Amino acid sequence: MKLDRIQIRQFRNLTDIDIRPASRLNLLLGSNGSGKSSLLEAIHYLGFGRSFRSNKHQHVIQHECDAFTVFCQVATEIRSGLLNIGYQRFRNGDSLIKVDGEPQKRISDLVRLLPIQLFTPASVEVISGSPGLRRKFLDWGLFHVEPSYLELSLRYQQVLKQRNALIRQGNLSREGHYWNEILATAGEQIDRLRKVFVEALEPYILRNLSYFLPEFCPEISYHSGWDSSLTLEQALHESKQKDQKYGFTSVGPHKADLRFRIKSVAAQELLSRGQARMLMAALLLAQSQHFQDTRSRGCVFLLDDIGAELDEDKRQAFIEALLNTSAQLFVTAIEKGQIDFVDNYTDKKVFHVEHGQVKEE
Ligand SMILES: Nc1ncnc2c1ncn2[C@@H]1O[C@H](COP(=O)(O)OP(=O)(O)OP(=O)(O)O)[C@@H](O)[C@H]1O
Repeated sequence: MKLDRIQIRQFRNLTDIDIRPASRLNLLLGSNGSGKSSLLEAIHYLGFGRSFRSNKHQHVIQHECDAFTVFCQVATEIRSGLLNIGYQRFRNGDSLIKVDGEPQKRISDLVRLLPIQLFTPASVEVISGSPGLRRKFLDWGLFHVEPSYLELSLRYQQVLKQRNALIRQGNLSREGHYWNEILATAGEQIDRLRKVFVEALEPYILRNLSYFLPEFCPEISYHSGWDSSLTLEQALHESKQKDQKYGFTSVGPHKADLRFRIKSVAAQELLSRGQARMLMAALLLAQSQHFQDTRSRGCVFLLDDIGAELDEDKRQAFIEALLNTSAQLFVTAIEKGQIDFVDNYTDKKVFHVEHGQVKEE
């Protein structure tokens, strides 16, 4: 997949942008506050329906404006010709998604068309932060490679909500059996898909780590979110009292985790911040490689502030490995010196970002 043309209106300090990116490597150069990350953030909206810097849509709409718009023309492997994709978000919370002029009901309709990945200074939180971030990492891959995964997750979330409502109403003992059974069926399916996915992803991660973090060999393990000696239905039954005490369902795939251990110690306890970044780079690269191999599609990869994130040799290796997957890259840096090695690449464009204006070199 390649973004062939990107138009952005009234998004942070980007008033009216219209660029035609290169199909492989795009460098966005500019000083602090010029609008580089905002450009990535606007593209990110198409692949996730949200920002990676703010959870309030209103904050990214340009001051004094009612809405922002991101429009792009996409060359995709899933059909011939260019796909026209538009996303508009209004200050009152409404949004409008259009694919080839047709309004779409769900953001997932858009997300499925645009596999977008992101590496920013905050990505390292996937390693050091809560299990929810690691589940999101896994779910990105599953959503894009396993067609049934979205519906399954939505079903699970719905039933989970029902069970939690029963807990709060004090009705779990009376009606719990029925909901436990449905929740367990969906939950076990999610668990199976995740286990297969982790097993498939692991060789890619380990191969990348042998370069990015050769001094360590982390063990990777997926934890289902309940006692592995029990079925989920049994675990739900056994957790009844605890769930009633705390007011929510304490076992299930919504409590799963992907753990990285080095010499039996949690990786986040042992790795420096720079090393954790390497681990994160290896993980994201693995997602792109696995996605490419299983779906024969490349993704759009956004790399924000690459200079601050990785040493020069790792920066180069990361970008090279991503380009080997046929991903289209958008890389921001304050100055060209941070990524001088890109002079060797041919299919690239350099864009200068200054006070919200973007000019191709
Ligand atoms: N809603 C908004 N409306 C207008 N301008 C905004 C809005 N939100 C942020 N800005 C401005 O837009 C600019 C966004 O800069 P951005 O974060 O994209 O910079 P950057 O080039 O990535 O810088 P850095 O290298 O410091 O990360 C900033 O100058 C910020 O003050």
